[in-house]
Amino acid sequence: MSVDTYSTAAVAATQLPQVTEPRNAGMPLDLNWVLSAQANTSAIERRAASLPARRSVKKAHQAAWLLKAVTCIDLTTLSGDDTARRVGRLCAKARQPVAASVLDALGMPPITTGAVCVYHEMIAPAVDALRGTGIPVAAVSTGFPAGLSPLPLRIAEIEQSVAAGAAEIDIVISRRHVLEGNWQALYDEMRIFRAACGDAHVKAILATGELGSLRNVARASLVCMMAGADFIKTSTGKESVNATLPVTLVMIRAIRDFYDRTGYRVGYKPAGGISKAKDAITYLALIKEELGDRWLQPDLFRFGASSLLNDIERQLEHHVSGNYSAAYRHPTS
Ligand SMILES: O=C[C@H](O)COP(=O)(O)O
Repeated sequence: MSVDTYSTAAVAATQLPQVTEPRNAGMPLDLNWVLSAQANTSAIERRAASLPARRSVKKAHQAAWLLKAVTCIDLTTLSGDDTARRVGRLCAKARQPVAASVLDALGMPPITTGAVCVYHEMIAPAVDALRGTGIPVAAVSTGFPAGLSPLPLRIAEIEQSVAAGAAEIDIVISRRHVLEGNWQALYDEMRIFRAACGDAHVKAILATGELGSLRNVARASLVCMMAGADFIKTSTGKESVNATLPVTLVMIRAIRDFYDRTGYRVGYKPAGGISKAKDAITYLALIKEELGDRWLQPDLFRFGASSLLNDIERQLEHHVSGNYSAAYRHPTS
């Protein structure tokens, strides 16, 4: 892979004119397709292990890739002690994630993050703080993170979050349906959640760290897409293992497979534990190689992350000034 593929100009080429992607309408459950999905764990792990080592985005181009990453962040706070004030500060950060002086030095126009992601009770302050910006509010839902509350409550939670102004709903699937191979139940549940979302886009959180195998990840990805998921997302951030490169390979290859067979582009959101700028670049490179530039737009790719922005800001400041600032100078909220 030549370095030019990862040049600043290559990043600029990903700023395609924004076309409205037809929403994934889903399809009937195709069990033959689901059961034929396999995952060669050792090959996947080899490919994933080779990525960070051989990926060399040269210094001059790093800043452009990092700014691209910022535009794809679902800036997240999912803490029991969240308050309207904290969410207000987070939203201020989403509106201006990178200091104007840094953008000026890089010759870049203002940017925003892809979305702000919160619990239901924090939707109202987030919607208020983001009014007029075009930045969507995403809400985690359906008994996040375990997803074990009664189904009618999970459906009502989605409906209330949509009514409160969430434009994106991050639902958690029932892991037991995957672990028991009950693909029909997973499909039916996902269809119900998709319907409850109405016009809001639905991200299906697979909680891959709890699915037992990469093959299960591949199958669950397909089932959720067949049921109409707009995005598939790795993790809640609360599992003991969250986003990883092997899981990412499996999920984005399922996305590619689904696109090849149906023509629907489904988005991808790795989430949980992604906190370093260099890891963000590795993810973007993997998406570029496996899915192509179209998936490097915020309507098809997001990082679910609470602290990634801090490290990206530090790296950008270093790029511009030659000095690293203290992490405390870049509070997210
Ligand atoms: O969906 C987003 C995750 O909960 C964020 O996880 P993180 O706090 O490890 O970045």
